[in-house]
Amino acid sequence: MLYHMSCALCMSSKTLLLRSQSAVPLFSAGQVIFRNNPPSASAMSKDTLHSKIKTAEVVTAHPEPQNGGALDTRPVKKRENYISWEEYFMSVAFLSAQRSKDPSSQVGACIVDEENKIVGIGYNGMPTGCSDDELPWAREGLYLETKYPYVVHAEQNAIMNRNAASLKNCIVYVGLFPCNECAKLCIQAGIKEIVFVSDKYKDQEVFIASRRLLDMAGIKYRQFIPRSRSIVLNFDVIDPALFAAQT
Ligand SMILES: Nc1ccn([C@H]2C[C@H](O)[C@@H](COP(=O)(O)O)O2)c(=O)n1
Repeated sequence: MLYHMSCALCMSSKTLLLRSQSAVPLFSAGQVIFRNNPPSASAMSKDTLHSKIKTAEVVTAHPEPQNGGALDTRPVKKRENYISWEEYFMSVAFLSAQRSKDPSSQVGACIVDEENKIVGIGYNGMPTGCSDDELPWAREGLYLETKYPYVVHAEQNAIMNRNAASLKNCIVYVGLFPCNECAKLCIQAGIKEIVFVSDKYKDQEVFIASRRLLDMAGIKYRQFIPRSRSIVLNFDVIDPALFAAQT
């Protein structure tokens, strides 16, 4: 069984499906599948990001011998459908976001240094030692009864969780465009670029302020355009026999 969540990760006991929009479940034993599903007309009009994604499909499985089992003397080539660095880092951010308790927006961030090494990961959540059962998760109402004054943003957690002495010239991969407070921290940390998936709050003042600060500080920001809507993590791929009894 697969759980489908918009802009989230679908998970069954064997499969994690990272996707930016619900789509047809895509997994089978022994296969790793990256796949794009053409957006429906209504989805396209609603979502400019998805309309930019090319319709493409990359499906590579362990190939069955095509020669009746005779010894295959062709040179073994390297695997070709591996994910790109950017897909990898953004997927780590999205996977991290799945730890978030925020009922409306689960945001993850992944900070990467100049050698493509991950130096910090975080997601939005309440501060350590502050109960996320007692603090509010509401979006609306009296300010002090909403989550906003309490929640630590994904970027803030990723910066605090860093395992490097400096974040100078690092890139942040994040699900949502940073707010002004996160922009300030990124600037002070020496981060050089922000790669985001959604800018859904771009007209709100804190995000306008954020762009103003980032522009002044010369920090680049750009939207991540995935080549596929979903990335499947199939726990079967490492050893199909592991789950054979369950299927
Ligand atoms: N760049 C961002 C933007 C927002 N967040 C967090 C803050 C909240 O927990 C949530 C947004 O909630 P919403 O207003 O959509 O209900 O996302 C973040 O971590 N990083």
